[in-house]
Amino acid sequence: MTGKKANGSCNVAKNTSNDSDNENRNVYYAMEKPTYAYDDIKAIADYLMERTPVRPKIGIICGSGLNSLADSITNTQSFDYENIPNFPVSTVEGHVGRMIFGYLENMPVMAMQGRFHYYEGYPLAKCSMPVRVMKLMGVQYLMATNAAGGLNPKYKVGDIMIMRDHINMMGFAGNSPLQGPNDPRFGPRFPPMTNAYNAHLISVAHKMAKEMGISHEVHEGVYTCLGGPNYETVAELKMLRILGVDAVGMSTVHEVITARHCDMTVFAFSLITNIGALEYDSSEDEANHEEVVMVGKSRQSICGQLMCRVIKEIAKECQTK
Ligand SMILES: O=P(O)(O)O[C@@H]1C[C@H](O)[C@@H](CO)O1
Ligand SMILES: Nc1nc2[nH]cnc2c(=O)[nH]1
Repeated sequence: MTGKKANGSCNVAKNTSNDSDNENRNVYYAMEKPTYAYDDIKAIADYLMERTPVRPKIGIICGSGLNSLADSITNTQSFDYENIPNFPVSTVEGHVGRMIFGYLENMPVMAMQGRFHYYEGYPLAKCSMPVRVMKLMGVQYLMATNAAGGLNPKYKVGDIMIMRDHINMMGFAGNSPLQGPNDPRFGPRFPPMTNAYNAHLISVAHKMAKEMGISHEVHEGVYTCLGGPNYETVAELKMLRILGVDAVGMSTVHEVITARHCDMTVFAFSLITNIGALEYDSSEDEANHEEVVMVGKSRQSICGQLMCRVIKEIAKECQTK
């Protein structure tokens, strides 16, 4: 693999592929927004596998202010995104920009401390490309978290919403991480999304929340991702609420679509960092990123504990299989 270009853009990997790969590659690079071909992603996975003995089964993505979810990982190796060839870089405050390998509850894991967002200028396929790196490294479970604005009137700042489903608003506008030629080595052209979020892991999370005594602040709901970076108008939030959205953010949906496309089991939750103002004279403060990161930091211990307990259950279940 050749070295990194500015802004994480893709270099063409050494040509070891067959004719149909080359045809695909030509289409990829002819696209207005170039994305990553299979070999480019494989090269990133190989680069990491040559440098860590960990063969992760679980991939974790830490949301805004939630970097310390990865702090409990033991026997770690970490890689700054800027040192991974052809990897994008994190540009958002509250996203460290580091990939960590190690063990959580005896499970081999890899964790992203920082993700990529559409508003940073990355196409959706690039935002979710690390999920495919995870897949090629052996990851079977994607555990994603995010910071989100609460729309369900029952939600309070600091609550957790386990994602039951999502509404892919960006997909309604014709924007998908799976746009462009489909590579069947990752998954089918038309993947279903009926059971995007694993029902068993959702029930495990509720059970864990009960054991932790936090059930009253843990909900289950529907998330949507908008492009950002601006927060929503009152009219937009009212519309989202009518559509059945419980929490709104700027990430995760494209990661989940990419993960389900390649048949990963998905568990995700949102930390409610602010309440969406549904009236112009609302007493709620206007949304701002400082508050989002601050609430993330103040709740990261609870979020981390919930995540660890769900992973512990997965570890137990893997042992008995
Ligand atoms: O990466 P996540 O989805 O946790 O971050 C949310 C969405 C924006 O990046 C940011 C807005 O404050 O928080
Ligand atoms: N779109 C959006 N993203 C968020 N991330 C954290 N809070 C919010 C919010 O209110 N809206």
